Amino acid sequence: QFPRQCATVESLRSGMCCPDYFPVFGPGTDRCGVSTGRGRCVQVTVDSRPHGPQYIHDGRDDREQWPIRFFNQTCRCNGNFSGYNCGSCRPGWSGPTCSQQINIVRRNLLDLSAEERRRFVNALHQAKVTIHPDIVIATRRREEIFGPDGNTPQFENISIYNYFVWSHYYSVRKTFLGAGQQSFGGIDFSHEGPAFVTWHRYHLLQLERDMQNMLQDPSFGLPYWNFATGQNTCDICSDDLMGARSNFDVSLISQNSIFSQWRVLCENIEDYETLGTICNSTEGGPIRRNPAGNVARPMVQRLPEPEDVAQCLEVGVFDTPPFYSNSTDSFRNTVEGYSDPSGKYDPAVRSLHNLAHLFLNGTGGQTYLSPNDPIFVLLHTFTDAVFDEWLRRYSADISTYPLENAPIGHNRQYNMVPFWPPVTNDEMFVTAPENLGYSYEVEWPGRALRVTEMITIAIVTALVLVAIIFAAAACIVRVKKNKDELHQPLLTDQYQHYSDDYDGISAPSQSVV
Ligand SMILES: O=C1C=c2cc(C(=O)O)[nH]c2=CC1=O
Repeated sequence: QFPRQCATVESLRSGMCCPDYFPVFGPGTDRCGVSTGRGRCVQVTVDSRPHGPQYIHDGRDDREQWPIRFFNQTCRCNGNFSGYNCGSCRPGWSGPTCSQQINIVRRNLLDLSAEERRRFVNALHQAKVTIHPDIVIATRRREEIFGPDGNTPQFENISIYNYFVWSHYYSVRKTFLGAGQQSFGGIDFSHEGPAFVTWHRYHLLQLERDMQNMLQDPSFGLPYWNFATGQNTCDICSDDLMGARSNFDVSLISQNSIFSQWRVLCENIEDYETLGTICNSTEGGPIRRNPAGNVARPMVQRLPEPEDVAQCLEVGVFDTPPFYSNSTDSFRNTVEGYSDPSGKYDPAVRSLHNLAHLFLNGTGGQTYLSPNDPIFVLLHTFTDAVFDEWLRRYSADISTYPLENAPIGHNRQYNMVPFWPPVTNDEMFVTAPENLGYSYEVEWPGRALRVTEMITIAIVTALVLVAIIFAAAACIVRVKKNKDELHQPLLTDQYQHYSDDYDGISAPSQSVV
């Protein structure tokens, strides 16, 4: 959430988070790389447009008008420079002056070779155990951020992968209303609204970037899981990929997989909600996963069909009022999975992204925990691929992305919680290959025909066939007629009459051909 340099009493009291890039003349002399023209320290811009009616406790949550409760000054970087101190490049650019364009290819996990699979699994594990070099997390609400003695900022180090988990938890946590009061759950900065696709896109970009830096491999790309198989098995749950099922406990991962050793972050949700604390970097129990094993909900025992993706991509409007999980004819609500694949809202339905989560039936199916299961990464890259295809097909038409009255955090210009430096939803509403430096190697399923379309095609085909038959019959009649004429005897009636009259002296006046 915040750069380590800003997790200090001075920084928090001043509200300024503009770390140096290369401070040759001492601390504070190169804020945002100003001396080399990389950027400068500016006032944070926040979205102050009204939000929707779902959130009713304005003034009670640190995430309102993010990130103003913590900092009101940040770096604004020039050109292709980016990052908390303008020391890195915008997505899609690399090199010392950020002038080289790059394209990262995100591939189907099942298309990776044995060696590529091994490298990817190892890279995830390395991210799980490597402390994030730049970022620390707040473990208390703003009210208590200076600690019991008022002088000890409550921040912790966290690993690269656990930061990915924590960011998701922080974006969905309930609003604490005070000891003895129920925390308020009608708030979610990353789901059930238009920011669902933009928030998760940035979330993945950040992990991909952190892993590229960790691996020192700028070409590293996150693969995807095409979960739209229509099957009741998990095709990536093998020991060379995300881990097979344990032989000893149906809801655990096989010990042959490194993921059986992973421990889960943010498990103690009841403590956070009753005590008003925040998840910290302490890990708990193992990942639980029991694909297709939810016997109480047969609807989530099978993955989405390929046809569902094709249908979802036919929904041409990005989002519709009330821009929430009950929106109908909304591409966003369809890919998120609260509507049926054709776009019709149905409270009983779970499809696409939601269905894939619920299918996992364990850690990956609970919103505050789900990224702890590494399948989350792959499930969301595929969801992002669908979003990118939608952007391509409909020329990134942002006209139905609301500027105001979306659920809190989901307005078009809201800074996505809890990312730093501030980044708005609309910055992610762009086609990835041209603007964000990555693309998906994917083939989209064609849409099966609807009954009305099949009937229309049958009628047109029948009419065409009838027309062809008529034309052929007419042709045959004409040919036959011509043939009959050709086979007429050379001596016609006329000739015969003539010859009858012929006296053998005078020449015939006409020849008959
Ligand atoms: O992690 C998630 C788990 C989810 C479960 C549902 C649901 O529809 O019940 N939706 C989810 C989204 C998640 O991100």
